[in-house]
Amino acid sequence: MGAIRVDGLQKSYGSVEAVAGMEFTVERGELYGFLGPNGAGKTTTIRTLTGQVRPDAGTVRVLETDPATEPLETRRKVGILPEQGSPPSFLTPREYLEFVGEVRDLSADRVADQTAAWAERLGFESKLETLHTDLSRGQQQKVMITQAFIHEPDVVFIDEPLANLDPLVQEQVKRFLVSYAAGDNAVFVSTHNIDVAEEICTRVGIVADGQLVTERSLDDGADEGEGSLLELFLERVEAEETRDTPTLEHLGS
Ligand SMILES: Nc1ncnc2c1ncn2[C@@H]1O[C@H](COP(=O)(O)OP(=O)(O)OP(=O)(O)O)[C@@H](O)[C@H]1O
Repeated sequence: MGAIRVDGLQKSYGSVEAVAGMEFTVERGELYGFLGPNGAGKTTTIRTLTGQVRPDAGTVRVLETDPATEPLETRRKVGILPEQGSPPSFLTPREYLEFVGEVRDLSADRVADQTAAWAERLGFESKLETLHTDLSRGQQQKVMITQAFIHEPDVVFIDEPLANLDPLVQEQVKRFLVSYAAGDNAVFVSTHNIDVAEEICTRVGIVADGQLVTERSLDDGADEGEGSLLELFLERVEAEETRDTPTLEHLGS
C-alpha cells in the first residue's frame, strides 16, 4: 500500500500530451527524486497528485485519498512546496505562518513553536516581522519550506527544494529532508539537480515525454557497479528523444 500511487495517469492540455501513461509508487520512508528534462510532465504530475489538476485518465492515490475527487481531503494531509511559489508580498513570515496554521487546524501555541524552530533552523529569526516584499528570494524560500512542513505531514511534495538557498542552508535542508523521510514519511522531490538527488534520495524516477522511463534505487550500495545517475539520465532521456525525433526516413524522403 504505497503512500503515493500513480497508475496509467494521462493529462493533455489541448493537443499537448503533458502526461502519457505515468506509473509509479512511493512508500513511506522514501525520499523519492523525480527527474526529467524541461516539459517532461513533472509539474503536471505533482499538480494532479495535489488536487490542482484533474487527470484525463488513470488513477492517483495519496495516503488512500483520491486527489481528483477529494482535493481538500488530500491537501489537508500533505505538505506542498510549489514550483516558484512565494509567500504573499503584503504579509510578514509570522502573519503568513499563522494563517497557514489556521488553515491546517493547528493551535496557536503549536504554530508559534514551529515558527520559532524553523526560523532558527533556517536562520530567518530577524525577518519574522518584515514584509515578504522586502525579503530576498532565498529568505522567501525559507518561509515556503516552513509552510510545507509546519503541520508535520506524512507526505510532502517539493519542487526544487534548494532553489535560491545559500550553500550552508542547502546542507541543512538536505539533512532535514533525509531525516524527515526516514521518520516513516514520504518525501517527493522534483528537481533538475541530479547531484543532489544522487546524494539524498533513496530512489529516483526518470521522466521523459510524460512517462516514467526508468527508476533506480540509491539506498546504500544499491548502485555499486552501475554508472552515475547523470549517465543514466542522459542515456534514458536521449533514447526517448531519439525515438520521438522524426528522421528523414519517417518524413518519407
Ligand atoms: N496549463 C498548461 N497549458 C498548456 N500546456 C501546458 C500547461 N501546463 C503544462 N503544459 C505543457 O505540458 C508539458 C509538461 O509540462 P510540465 O510543466 O508538467 O513539465 P515539467 O517536467 O514540470 O517541466 P519543467 O522541468 O520545465 O518545469 C509541457 O509541454 C508544457 O508546455
